[in-house]
Amino acid sequence: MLNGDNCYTVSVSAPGKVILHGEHSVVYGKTAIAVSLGLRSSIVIKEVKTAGEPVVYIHLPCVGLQETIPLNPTVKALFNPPLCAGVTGKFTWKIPGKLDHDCHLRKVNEFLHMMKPNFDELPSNQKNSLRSFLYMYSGIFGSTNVQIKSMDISMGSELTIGAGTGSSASFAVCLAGALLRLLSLKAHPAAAFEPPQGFEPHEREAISAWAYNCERIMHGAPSGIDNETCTFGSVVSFKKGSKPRHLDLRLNLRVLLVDSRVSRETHALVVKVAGLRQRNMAAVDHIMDALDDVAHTATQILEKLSGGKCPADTDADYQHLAELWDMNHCLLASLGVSHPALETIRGFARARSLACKLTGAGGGGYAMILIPPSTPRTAVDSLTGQLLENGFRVTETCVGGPGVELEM
Ligand SMILES: Nc1ncnc2c1ncn2[C@@H]1O[C@H](COP(=O)(O)OP(=O)(O)OP(=O)(O)O)[C@@H](O)[C@H]1O
Ligand SMILES: C[C@@](O)(CCO)CC(=O)[O-]
Repeated sequence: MLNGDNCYTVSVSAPGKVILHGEHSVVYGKTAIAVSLGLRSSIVIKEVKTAGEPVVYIHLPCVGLQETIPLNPTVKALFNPPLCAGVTGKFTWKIPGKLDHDCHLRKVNEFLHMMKPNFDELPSNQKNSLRSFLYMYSGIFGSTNVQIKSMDISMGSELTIGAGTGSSASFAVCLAGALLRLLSLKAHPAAAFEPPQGFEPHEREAISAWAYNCERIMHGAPSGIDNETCTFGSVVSFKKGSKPRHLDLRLNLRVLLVDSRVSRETHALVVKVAGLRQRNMAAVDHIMDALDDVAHTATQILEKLSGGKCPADTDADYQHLAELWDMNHCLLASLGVSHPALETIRGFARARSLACKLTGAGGGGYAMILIPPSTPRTAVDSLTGQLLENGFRVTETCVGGPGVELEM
């Protein structure tokens, strides 16, 4: 959108993600399936007129951050980012995978320390958000000739941060989507007078790749499944050592996302499973194989469900999927990664014949309850009431919906 002051406004949203199948077994080379979550983050970037030097105003209430960044020093320190060693030519925003990530990130860190001498004392979520913004802004705009202006950036999210529902990827995808669209509008001003178009597949590829670089800032060596799921939505299948594969399914599975309110550490749970395997190699490997089969069969059912089958088949498919969710949970429990709180949640769901599984690392965190379309509203309401009475947090939402979207 272009206003009378020749300033653009861009609004973008992106979903979070949950793991549907393949937790823990993915560590041992099996397939994992992630789906987009109905809870989304959103961003509004507005170019604004300012009297003095150009600045970026950043409002990130989810991490309690409000910051003003001067643009002239940013341009001087961070524009024209370097290419990876051995790659010739000039870096452009179209090839984020060829950016010398470590070198660019080091410059971003140096700049932040210079601009904010107390940078090290900030909470790590604020540090990561600031690093990510500067990294991406300078990476994308720093390889072009478009004229930069002051901007006001606001970001919100329905996701809980640090809970395994992909808030960092959702944040990074929103940021990349909005910056790339702003760049495209500024580079092709005539497009601002045409009806806004959603993101094209090639734009999504670039968004996901920039978000992946951001995920590297937050997580070191991520698999890429989160940025891919938050960008493309729907279902993403992943195996260690290969690129995540987006399955273009039209799904809208209703779920109750239940927060057990038990905090857990992913790393400790992964270590626990490794110990169990060390002592019981053959048995644990059979469980991993079973988890792999569950992931593959569930994918086939999701493919059927997305094909718009007749209602009778849909019921049978949901029943089969529910059976697989239960089996998946019990296999994970046999690896020692459930928790009494998760079992309580499952008990409440099973009393209403609904399937429930942990999602993510387990040991606490979230459980998901599948709500097939035929489930009576009263059953969902009474289950929600019981979960809330017992101190759990409950969100009714969908999985498998759209990825990054331009908000009109
Ligand atoms: N709405 C937001 N505003 C600003 N920063 C955000 C926002 N959402 C996420 N972040 C950034 O992402 C980081 C969260 O990453 P972290 O990996 O800990 O959690 P997660 O992505 O929710 O979990 P997981 O990766 O296990 O799914 C925060 O520390 C913050 O830097
Ligand atoms: C438990 C695990 O499989 C998923 C955690 O969300 C760990 C991992 O894949 O890194």
